[in-house]
Amino acid sequence: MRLIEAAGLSRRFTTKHGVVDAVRSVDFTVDAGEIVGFLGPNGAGKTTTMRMLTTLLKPTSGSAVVAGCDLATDPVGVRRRIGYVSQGGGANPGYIVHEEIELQARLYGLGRAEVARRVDEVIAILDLAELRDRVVGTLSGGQRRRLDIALGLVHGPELVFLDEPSAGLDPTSRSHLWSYIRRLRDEHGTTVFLSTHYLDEADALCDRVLIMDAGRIIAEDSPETLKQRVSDDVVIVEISGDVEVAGRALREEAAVRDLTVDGAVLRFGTDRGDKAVTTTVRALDRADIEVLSIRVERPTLDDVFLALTEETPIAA
Ligand SMILES: Nc1ncnc2c1ncn2[C@@H]1O[C@H](COP(=O)(O)OP(=O)(O)OP(=O)(O)O)[C@@H](O)[C@H]1O
Repeated sequence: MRLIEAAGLSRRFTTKHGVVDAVRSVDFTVDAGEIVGFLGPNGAGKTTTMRMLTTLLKPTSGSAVVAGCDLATDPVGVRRRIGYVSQGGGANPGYIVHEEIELQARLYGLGRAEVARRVDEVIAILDLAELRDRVVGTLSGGQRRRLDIALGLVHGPELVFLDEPSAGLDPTSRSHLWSYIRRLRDEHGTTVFLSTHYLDEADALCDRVLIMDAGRIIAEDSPETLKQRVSDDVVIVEISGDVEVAGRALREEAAVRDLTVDGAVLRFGTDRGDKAVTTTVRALDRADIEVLSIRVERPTLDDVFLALTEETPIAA
């Protein structure tokens, strides 16, 4: 089932300095149960797209169906079915944690019993039980982010938009947050659409990423496929023995590309570095060459991002 279906979605801003085409005819879909990451340099149009999909901003043209409701004709239906956690979050620093969540639930028009049930549920999902009676303003950054997400989930949305969920968090809090987001999807079936500047976050968390640049989606695939598309795995092997002999033995292997030699270190590209380790060791063994060390360098999502976006001027 499709939870987002955007077609030709565009947004133009007209300012006194001129016209900015922030989002230019974007088409994409998100299926139920996916965690999809939205990446792109500053000013690419991610926030503008998210704001349109969450009904906070009207598209200039194009259309989208979000959680089964048409953005243009049923924005109230969209709002009821989605959660949106903005970058700053919306929690009131002077409130007690559980009161803030209850208030949010009441704002969605839930009845008394439903409010109590949902508050307990989101407190459990985001591990907030120990913080239940704390004043919001005293929470740490990571705890506060968990509360922000709880507020976005209290009405039980099937789709949640998270705008840079782990911005400003330390590595431990980020990795904890990732496990909460995974749990949301794995145990509660919530579909997650998140924007992030952390490529390791997209890699660790997302089934699929959309890369946006200058208002357009320039790539869309699983992190794994994008990495394979942008560059080979690189195998680096250090040997003891004759490098000429070693080089010849490796060149005979079909999967070895662009072999270079530097002292006793040979380096080559290949599709599947993990498989190449065994074939390399075997080939060198047959040639009576001792392998001192072997490692594989895999392209990262940073390599993908830079390769795809560096040629476009950043409109920050
Ligand atoms: N209200 C507005 N009025 C005029 N221009 C705007 C407005 N909102 C956004 N823009 C412009 O639209 C472009 C896209 O901005 P947007 O905030 O969507 O990018 P982004 O990808 O979310 O960037 P970041 O990663 O920095 O948050 C930018 O050039 C920005 O200056």
